[in-house]
Amino acid sequence: MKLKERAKQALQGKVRWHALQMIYAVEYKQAYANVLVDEFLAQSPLNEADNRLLVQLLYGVLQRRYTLDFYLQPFIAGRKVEPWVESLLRMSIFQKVYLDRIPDHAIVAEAVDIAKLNGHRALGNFVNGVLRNFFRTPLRSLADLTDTTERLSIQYSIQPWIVDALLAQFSQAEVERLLESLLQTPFVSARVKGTPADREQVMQDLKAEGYQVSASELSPVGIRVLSGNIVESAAFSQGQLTIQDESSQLVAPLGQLHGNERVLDACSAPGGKATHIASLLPGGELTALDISERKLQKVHDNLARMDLLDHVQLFASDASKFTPSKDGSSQAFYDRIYLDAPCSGLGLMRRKPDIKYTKTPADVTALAKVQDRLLDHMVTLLKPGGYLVYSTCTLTREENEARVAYVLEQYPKMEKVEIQADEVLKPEVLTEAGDIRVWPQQFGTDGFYIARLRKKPLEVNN
Ligand SMILES: C[S@@+](CC[C@H](N)C(=O)[O-])C[C@H]1O[C@@H](n2cnc3c(N)ncnc32)[C@H](O)[C@@H]1O
Repeated sequence: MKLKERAKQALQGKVRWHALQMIYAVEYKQAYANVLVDEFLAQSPLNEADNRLLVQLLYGVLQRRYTLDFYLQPFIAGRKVEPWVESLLRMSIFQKVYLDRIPDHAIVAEAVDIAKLNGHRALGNFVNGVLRNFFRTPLRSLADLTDTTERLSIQYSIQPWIVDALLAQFSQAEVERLLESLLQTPFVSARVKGTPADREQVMQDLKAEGYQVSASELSPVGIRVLSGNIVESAAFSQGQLTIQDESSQLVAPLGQLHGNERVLDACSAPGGKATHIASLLPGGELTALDISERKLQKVHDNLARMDLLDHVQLFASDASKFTPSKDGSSQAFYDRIYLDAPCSGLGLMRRKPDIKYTKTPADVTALAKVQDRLLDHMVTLLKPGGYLVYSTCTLTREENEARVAYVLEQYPKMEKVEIQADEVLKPEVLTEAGDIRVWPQQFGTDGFYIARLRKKPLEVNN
């Protein structure tokens, strides 16, 4: 999108202009919505109400891309439309279809203004024509789509293969509940360093600072942020809390840490779980790896901010080849290993809507191979009697239960240690197999999978 200087000046205070630039960047330039929002809100020229509208427009349009295109298509068929103008039209009809209280004439006037200022007069006329035509025509009906997968794909804006992968695991009604929940505006969650009692104190301090927060139902140290940019709070800068999804906060305590173990966090960036694990290890040591040096810096920064660096070692390394010993040999070394594996991220589709349109079945197959190579190596690094906690933020069986089945089949010395009901606040997250599956529609969090395995103690093998 070419940003014209006069457009930049004239549109500086306009929420829709800022929203459009972000929508376009995510739709056509591989930008990440959550990153753009965080950067924008940190120095927003808009007031609080417009900031909220901006987030609503950004996520609403990105989350409903297929539906908006289905509605828009008859009005632009056969016309060559520039990508940024497509984003502008999607954003405009989103306001008409999904937001009340915005009058048609205001939607048209703002869109035409942007089209003229960032394009030219004729483009303004084109946008004006398309929108006026759209507004006086009844909305196209989704009921005409008779194929279930196709209808769900367009109604909930998600690739058909993901719909099918979910239909293979759930009833259609449950799949629709899940997909509907992905259309909500995501919220931010944070984890307090310390105990549930510390959480109470931090929540009181945040409320005194003007933040609206509530206690997580899922995590005893989790906080849900209802309004305000928590990163600017005193508690955040003092290292009393960190941003982390509530379901991801379940992982660290499942390693049954007593506080003095030698622990490996094999894929640790940006450090949500590493900071949690380190806070549970006052007398132990944590080795945190990530293949990306740049991302590992974030782990370092998060540990430093939370004053947790002293018993942590960081290495930029491919975890599937990492050797802790000086002679380079792989040996059983760790009491606990956390493998929060690289995955297709389908549990994050609410927060990162681009995942709904870009991930492919081939990605899942390729990632499952990577996960196996990482698991193979983790088995060699784990001490007899030690625990391996495997987790992902995705929803496919292939990257979750099937990987655990692979380990159990391949390595008879590994066994499953089922997660018990008294280890979680909400027993409905437990599966029959003793794993955790948090689905995005259950608590409005990210979707998550966690399984716990153990290398059998030596005496069992004798
Ligand atoms: C799901 S994220 C980890 C999130 C992290 N555990 C947290 O709680 O913040 C997966 C991470 O694995 C890293 N990664 C991918 N392949 C890897 C490999 N072979 N060895 C080590 N890290 C790897 C990625 O760079 C990414 O940061």
